[in-house]
Amino acid sequence: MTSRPRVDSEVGPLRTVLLHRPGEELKRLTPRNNDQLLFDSIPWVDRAQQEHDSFAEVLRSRGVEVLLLTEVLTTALADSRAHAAGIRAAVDGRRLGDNLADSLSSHLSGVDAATLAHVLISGVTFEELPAAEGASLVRKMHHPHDFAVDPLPNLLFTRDSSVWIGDRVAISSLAMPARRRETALLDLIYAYHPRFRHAARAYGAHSAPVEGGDVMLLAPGVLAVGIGERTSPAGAESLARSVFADHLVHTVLAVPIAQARATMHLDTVCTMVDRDAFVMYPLARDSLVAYTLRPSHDGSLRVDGPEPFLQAAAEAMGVEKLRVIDTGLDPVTAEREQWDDGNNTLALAPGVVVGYERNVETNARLEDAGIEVLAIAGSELGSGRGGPRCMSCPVLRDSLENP
Ligand SMILES: NC(=O)NCCC[C@H](N)C(=O)O
Repeated sequence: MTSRPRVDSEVGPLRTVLLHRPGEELKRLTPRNNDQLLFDSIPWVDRAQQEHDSFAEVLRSRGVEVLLLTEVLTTALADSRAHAAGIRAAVDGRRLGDNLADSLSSHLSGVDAATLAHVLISGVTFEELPAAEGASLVRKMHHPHDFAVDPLPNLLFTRDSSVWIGDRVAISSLAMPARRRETALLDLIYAYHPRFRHAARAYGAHSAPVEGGDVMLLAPGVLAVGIGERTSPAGAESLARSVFADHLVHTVLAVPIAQARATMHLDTVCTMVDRDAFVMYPLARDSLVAYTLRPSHDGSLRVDGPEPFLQAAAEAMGVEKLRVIDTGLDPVTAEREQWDDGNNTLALAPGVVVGYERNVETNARLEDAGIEVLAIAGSELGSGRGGPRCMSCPVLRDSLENP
């Protein structure tokens, strides 16, 4: 029997994870659209798939069950209600006009679950639309390569679109237009896949922006939420209210981060590598602060701080002192490796992480500090600016409290 999903820390032994093997959607990226679609260059897709297969294999070799998003989405879409909802979420009458929207919807309602999953992920260009009766101004005026349904190349970063907090799943409220439709797919998976059908929800996709890369379960009961380019103060506050109301955590640390592409999420500047240790961008070490949010007895929020992040985190976690492993000695190496996701590790257990092999200095420093680094290739995967933590959504971790 499979265990119910549950995650209450960053480093508890990882049992089940949701990944997305990149596919045709990456082939939609061109020099004209890559900025808008949030990629920094055009990935070599076959190599990206090989790198991703190796990543998944490393996880499996350590006993982690890997769920692949396309497969779980296809299973969910076998339910006719999910099938219909998936079409509704993808076909936008404001973009296509009523006639084209109707003909695309009716075409998609006749395709099988696997084909629909492919369409929902890879998108549809105007030239790929099924032939329809009569003239369409919309079809005539769009370039054949324009998207009638946008592709979702950032689905690769499953960390951001949903996050498990305790036994509840929060579907993120994604900030960037290029990613918003991802949540519709996650919503279908968690509502209709037999494995998740009974999962209770935390937060909600229609609330203020919160992205999973900003959400870190530092320890059971302690959540850190980065606030920057993607997660807004209102998002952090409403996530805090939601998790307090559900008694999922006792403390939320709201952590401001620079509003820049290089630091789009909290997990771009630090991730946990052990129960009491972070790998951290050196500039963040002394500058990160945190506001501490706790529930008051009257149901309102108490907000204290700001104080240094490491101090606030140690106190909330009940740890005397947190260990910090810098990413690189000199500022230039540190900056280069931060950009290449050196700080973005995925913990498989306390003291065991997956990291990109290219971050040589960072990985050496982690090893020196006694952390086992399972190095993976990511030259192509990294073109979307995300590392192993970004590319993984833990669904089940063993509790740290009862090893
Ligand atoms: N947690 C993360 O830092 N995720 C990386 C997301 C990269 C993606 N291209 C984005 O810009 O949203």
